[in-house]
Amino acid sequence: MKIAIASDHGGYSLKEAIKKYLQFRNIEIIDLGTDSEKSVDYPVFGRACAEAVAKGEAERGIVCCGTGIGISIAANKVKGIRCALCTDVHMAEMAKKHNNANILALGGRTTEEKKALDIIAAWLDTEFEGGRHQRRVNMLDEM
Ligand SMILES: O=C(CO)[C@H](O)[C@H](O)COP(=O)(O)O
Repeated sequence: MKIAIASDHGGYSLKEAIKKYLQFRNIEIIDLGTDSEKSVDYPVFGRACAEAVAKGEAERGIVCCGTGIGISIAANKVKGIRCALCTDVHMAEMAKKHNNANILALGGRTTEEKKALDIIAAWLDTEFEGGRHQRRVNMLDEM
């Protein structure tokens, strides 16, 4: 699996920790920036990650900003993207089971690192249930 990852300055430190975790799991990474804690604009990075996933350059994406809110809004503006901002493991499981979220958003200033990695593990290791949820996902993708 290949995962595209991007953040603004508020999510930079968490992004770097996530990269180490994904490497530990032998997951290929496309790092779309940012590359420091210097202030940048999250829409640029949310869009870059979303476009990489929408074009099939990566199967999934992870985006981080201070809260995860702004960068998830940006990612969800790209057609075909279902980006879920998750703050706990249960939300991450449901984001995959019911919504087949192809991008996960996390808050670098709101979710501590260990919890964020547990959330990522749940999202990676949970299967989409399909069935009625596929019908609803299809409706989302047509919007
Ligand atoms: O969380 C965010 C967007 O949802 C941003 O990371 C946050 O707004 C950046 O704030 P600042 O420019 O004050 O560092």
